[in-house]
Amino acid sequence: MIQEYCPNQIHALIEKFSQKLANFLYPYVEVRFMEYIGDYMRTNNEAFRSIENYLTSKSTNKAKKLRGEYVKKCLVLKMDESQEFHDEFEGIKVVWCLKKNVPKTNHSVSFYAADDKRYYLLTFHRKDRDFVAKSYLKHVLEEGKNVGLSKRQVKLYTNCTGDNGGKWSHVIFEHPSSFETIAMNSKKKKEIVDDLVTFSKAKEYYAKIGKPWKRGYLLYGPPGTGKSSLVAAIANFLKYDIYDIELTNVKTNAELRKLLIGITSKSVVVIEDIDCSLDLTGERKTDSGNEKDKEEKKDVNQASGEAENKNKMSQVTLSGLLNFIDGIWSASTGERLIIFTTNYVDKLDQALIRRGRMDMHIELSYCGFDGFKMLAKNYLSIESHPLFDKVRCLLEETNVTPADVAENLMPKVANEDAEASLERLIQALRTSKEEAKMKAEKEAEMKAVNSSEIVAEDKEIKEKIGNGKS
Ligand SMILES: Nc1ncnc2c1ncn2[C@@H]1O[C@H](COP(=O)(O)OP(=O)(O)OP(=O)(O)O)[C@@H](O)[C@H]1O
Ligand SMILES: [Mg+2]
Repeated sequence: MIQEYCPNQIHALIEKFSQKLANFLYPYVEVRFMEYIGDYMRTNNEAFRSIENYLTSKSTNKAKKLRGEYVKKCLVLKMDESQEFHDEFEGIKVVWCLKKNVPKTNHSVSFYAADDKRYYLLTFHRKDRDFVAKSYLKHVLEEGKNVGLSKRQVKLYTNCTGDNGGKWSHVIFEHPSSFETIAMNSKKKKEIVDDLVTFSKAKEYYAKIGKPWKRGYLLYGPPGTGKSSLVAAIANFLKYDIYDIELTNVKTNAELRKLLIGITSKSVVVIEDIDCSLDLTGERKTDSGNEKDKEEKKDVNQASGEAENKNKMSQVTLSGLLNFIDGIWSASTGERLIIFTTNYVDKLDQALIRRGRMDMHIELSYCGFDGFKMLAKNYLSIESHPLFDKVRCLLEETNVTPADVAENLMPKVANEDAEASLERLIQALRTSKEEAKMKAEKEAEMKAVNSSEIVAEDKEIKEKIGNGKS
């Protein structure tokens, strides 16, 4: 009505006056921190999590309505909905409240849980606006982040299938692997730990050199050498969440990008057995028509026939994956490790694993004496034993995986002593050595037969040529 009947100047005056009146009657400013950001590609709002941590640490003694949750097997009391919490910082008073947007229609079915529209509402006097924006919120976010780090529970995410493709589901990650339990060359282990520590503290450095804050690791080696265990140890060490992508369940490059947007910072993105996941070299090989390579690829994939069937449903291409690793979208989340594991490093496209994309190539190999000592310490609680020398000699003469060594060291009956386990291991190493010797002899024999056949054929051809001449 005002707009219709009043001239513009009067309209502006009325608006100014009503604003002043509202400010006079309600001199407070309200700020909302939503739990998720965005409608289509919804992502976790890290500010919400930090505020939640901050308030949880502060409000349990004061708030009257609390909510109990298990975190790391401990009961944690959190502020419940509609419960107000009055905070004071350097003489400034503010009020926090956890609220929820109730959907207008009851029948709308959402994929997200019922509390997907939650938000924290911060209310403070407008005279404190500058102080709250510049100092108080900085203090809350920093403290909340620190609390979060100290009680952080590592989560294991995997990509959903079917209609929920492009979304993640998760469980609490409770793998006990750590750098203390991983058997590998101690020098190599130290190198990895140093690299991880340097990476996790290098935010400013990455910003300075203009690179997204991420790092790629390629873990390769025979089955049972500890690739998956190392991934778990890395996640536990850094307290980063694991995002384990099953590429064969991702239908398109767009779906892969959607998954990428859903990954939070402080995460380890893992693609296990990358060589079996998809025919990622397909595009290039079709161009060159390299049939031999295709055959070899087939051999590798035979081990996972099921995966091959799924591949047909997946249209993720090598370029889609390369974009996932370091395209423009990949910079949208914070610190992140990307880890590929494979048994067949030679089969991978060089573009996928070149330095800069996979910065560190880590070979996990057969068990050496160093690795054995670590396993003996973990499995048998011993650091030396008269039988160690025998084990050392045998390990130098034969190739066995840490998984095989670990299996032999595991007690088979209750109260079995260390000596019995070591004897069993020695026996297994001898058998493996014998088998390797027999295999080598057989191969040599086959080679000799083949070469004698070739010599006989050569001789026959020469004789024929000689007869022809005469
Ligand atoms: N280096 C290692 N240190 C300690 N334990 C190991 C190591 N390697 C293997 N193991 C033991 O063997 C089991 C299998 O190891 P893991 O799954 O990590 O091997 P992998 O290299 O991922 O094998 P694959 O290539 O078949 O996936 C683990 O549960 C662990 O107990
Ligand atoms: Mg594995």
